[in-house]
Amino acid sequence: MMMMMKGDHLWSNLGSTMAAIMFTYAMFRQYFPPHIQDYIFRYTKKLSNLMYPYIHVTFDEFTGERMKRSEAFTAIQNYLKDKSSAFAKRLKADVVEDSQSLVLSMDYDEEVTDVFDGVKVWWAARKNTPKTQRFSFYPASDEKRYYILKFHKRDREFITGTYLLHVLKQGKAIAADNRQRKLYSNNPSQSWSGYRSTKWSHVVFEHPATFDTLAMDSKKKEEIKKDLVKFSKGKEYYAKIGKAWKRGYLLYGPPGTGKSTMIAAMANFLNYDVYDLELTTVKNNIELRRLLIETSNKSIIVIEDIDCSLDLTGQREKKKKKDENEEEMDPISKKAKEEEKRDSEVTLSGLLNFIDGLWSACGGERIIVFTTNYVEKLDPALIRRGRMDKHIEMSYCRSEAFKVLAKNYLDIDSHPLFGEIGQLLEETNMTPADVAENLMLKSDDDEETETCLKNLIEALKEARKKAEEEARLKAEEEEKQREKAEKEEKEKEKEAKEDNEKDESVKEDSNESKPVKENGVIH
Ligand SMILES: Nc1ncnc2c1ncn2[C@@H]1O[C@H](COP(=O)(O)OP(=O)(O)OP(=O)(O)O)[C@@H](O)[C@H]1O
Ligand SMILES: [Mg+2]
Repeated sequence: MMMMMKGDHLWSNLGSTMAAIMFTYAMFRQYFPPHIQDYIFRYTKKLSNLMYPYIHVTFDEFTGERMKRSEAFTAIQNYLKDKSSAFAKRLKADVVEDSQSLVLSMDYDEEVTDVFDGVKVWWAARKNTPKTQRFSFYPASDEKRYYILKFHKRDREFITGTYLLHVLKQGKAIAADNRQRKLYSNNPSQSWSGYRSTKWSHVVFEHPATFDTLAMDSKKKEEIKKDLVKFSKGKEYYAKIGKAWKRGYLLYGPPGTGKSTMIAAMANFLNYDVYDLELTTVKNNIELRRLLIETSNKSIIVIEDIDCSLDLTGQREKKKKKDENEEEMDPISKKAKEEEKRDSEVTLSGLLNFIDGLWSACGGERIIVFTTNYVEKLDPALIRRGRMDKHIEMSYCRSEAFKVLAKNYLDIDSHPLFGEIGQLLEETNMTPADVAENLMLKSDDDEETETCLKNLIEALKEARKKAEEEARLKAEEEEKQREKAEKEEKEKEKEAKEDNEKDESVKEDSNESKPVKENGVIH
């Protein structure tokens, strides 16, 4: 492909011809009545169309009723990046999001030409600034940026078919190569209005966790990696089986076992963005749906601590009963209760729709991850297979996981103390977070490594002692409860027996005093 600069003779000649036509038309307006002017205007336009054989296509930055950022605009921007920095005369420089490097792109009103398969096209960057000046904290927010593509009308079919597809594909590939992944979090809906407002804010995602640094059973780890690869390459497969291209993971386990770390490792492994959805700030199901629509492909949508996020657990029935009591409340408390409820009205069915409703299939390649510390508290409907395709238990650190942590933190593969530590870890429940805490080196000293391991052994022994003590206390408490229950049972039995005996004696007494009728004579 060959690139050339603007300044074609033909192009500038046509420009002057157009200006001449416009001037003549202005003259005619002065001397001819309106119906003649109309007639002349129509024919001048036809004539200029005949003389101007180029077609213009505009690509706006924001499109649609919702003013979504156009994918085509972004792809074109990426496609033109290299060409602009090599050929445009006026460039503008932007700092990319990591604040480390400068990116050059063509300035507004600048043009570059592109030749593809022998066909020449012209690209121009433009912006419209509204004429009415109004005060705004964000002065640039009303600017409308767009690209214009110009090509000869004889190439129409080639451009609209082959060339534009090539630009979009190339632009997306360039974006994927230079892509900085993002961590999005949802904005409260009060800030959703206005031109170019966004429902999600983002920062650059730079979490260092990978599957290599994740401490867990290696078989389990490989299985998850395989599952992720299968998913990311599964476009055709999902289309074939007629399912939306998405997958649900449920990560459960005690705090500090690596659920959030696992999500970061997944995102790094697949090169996906992360959408951290804070459900408690989502007011209702409609807002939830809008948020999902705004997420992009190749992303992981995360809802952490799903059990705490909302009343989505198996407690709904109880809640219903409680709500029925509201009927009896006085009007002021009822209103206060309603206000409280309005804070978040996302329901379980709203969330299920979010996961596998019809519209969840708009766009693909999305992974949905829920995390919880209490899997047993969740409503079975939320986590049934097919909805949450894979349930992954993140558990306490055992000897294999410890080796990964030792490699990460101390840079060692083996040590004479590993045996003892492994043994203790099998007998004690300690989270990887707590183990890692003990492996933090305070200096680069070689002896420091041994000190760390010894400290860990002490901590493990301490934890084991504590656990044994807790188990003993628990057993004692249970024994006490059992004895108490037994005593109560015995007392109940005794009382029942006494009551029975009393009843019997009352019956006997009443039988004795009852008059007996014999041969019609009452004795
Ligand atoms: N399996 C693990 N592998 C490597 N590091 C881990 C692992 N688990 C925990 N850690 C370390 O402990 C810290 C806390 O872990 P993380 O936040 O992933 O736990 P979590 O399970 O998400 O906890 P919570 O339930 O409280 O959200 C991490 O920063 C990480 O350094
Ligand atoms: Mg977490």
